[in-house]
Amino acid sequence: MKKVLTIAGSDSSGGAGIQADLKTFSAHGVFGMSVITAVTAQNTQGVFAVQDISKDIIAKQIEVIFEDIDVDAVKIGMVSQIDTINTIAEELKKYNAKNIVLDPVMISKSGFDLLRPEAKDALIKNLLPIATIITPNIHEARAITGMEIKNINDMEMAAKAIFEMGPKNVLVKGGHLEEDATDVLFDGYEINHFKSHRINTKNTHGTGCTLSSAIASNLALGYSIFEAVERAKEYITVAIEHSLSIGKGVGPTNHFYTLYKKAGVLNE
Ligand SMILES: Nc1ncnc2c1ncn2[C@@H]1O[C@H](COP(=O)(O)OP(=O)(O)OP(=O)(O)O)[C@@H](O)[C@H]1O
Ligand SMILES: Cc1ncc(CO)c(N)n1
Repeated sequence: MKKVLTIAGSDSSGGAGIQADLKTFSAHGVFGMSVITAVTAQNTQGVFAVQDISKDIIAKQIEVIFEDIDVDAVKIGMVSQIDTINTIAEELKKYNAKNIVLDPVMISKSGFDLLRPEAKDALIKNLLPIATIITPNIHEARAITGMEIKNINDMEMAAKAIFEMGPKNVLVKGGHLEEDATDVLFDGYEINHFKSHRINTKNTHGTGCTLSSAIASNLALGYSIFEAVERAKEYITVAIEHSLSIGKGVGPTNHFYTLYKKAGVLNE
């Protein structure tokens, strides 16, 4: 069985972060492992508090996993602070980790700083260059490049500018634009678009976490970058189409639809 590691924050409400990642891994038939970087007190209405985990225990979690288990892909989500970022970069380099999917989580949908603003430069300097693919949304792409992003053409320009910072592939996600939900991939040679219709729902908690974990799962399974993104886009679209009205706010994506539909035991 392929083995995929998520290095990310915990979302107590189960819709984003580590919890979304592990659900996505299971739905892809890969074995999920986790290194927790921060614990958030969060629900569908927002993030209310964060406690960062110390860099020493983050380093130790990574070490014991890589010393024991062959890791086929790594997804990096919420990394919170400078020490955490530098530790993760050092450890992943030490173990020559492959198929690294970096979701540069910065601000939650409710406006909470999940990445300390002063840590942005460390993320750009130390994590971008080791990423097989980075998956910024429009706001993150703007924060990384300083460019205004209002349309697909701007997304393409931003993808090319981020590519120059070192990742092997860049996927700028269009979930926050108003037209169709189109994501733009640049692999250093060509641009590809992955388009779906915009689904009219408020329940989009954890969409970014789900997409990046699906990409990591597909890379672990041996798909090319193009195929991994294509399949992940199909997965997230179904997961949003059947998203769940749980809680009073922004409900989570649905991982069970694809999983149980495949097994023929769908129970909605
Ligand atoms: N309403 C929607 N309809 C269809 N697809 C969507 C919609 N919203 C987001 N997506 C898709 O979901 C994926 C995640 O994109 P998005 O831009 O929402 O990420 P994100 O902002 O990083 O998510 P998060 O808020 O979880 O961090 C992309 O493939 C995007 O195109
Ligand atoms: C822990 C965590 N990671 C990422 C996100 C972004 O969706 C979130 N809301 N919470």
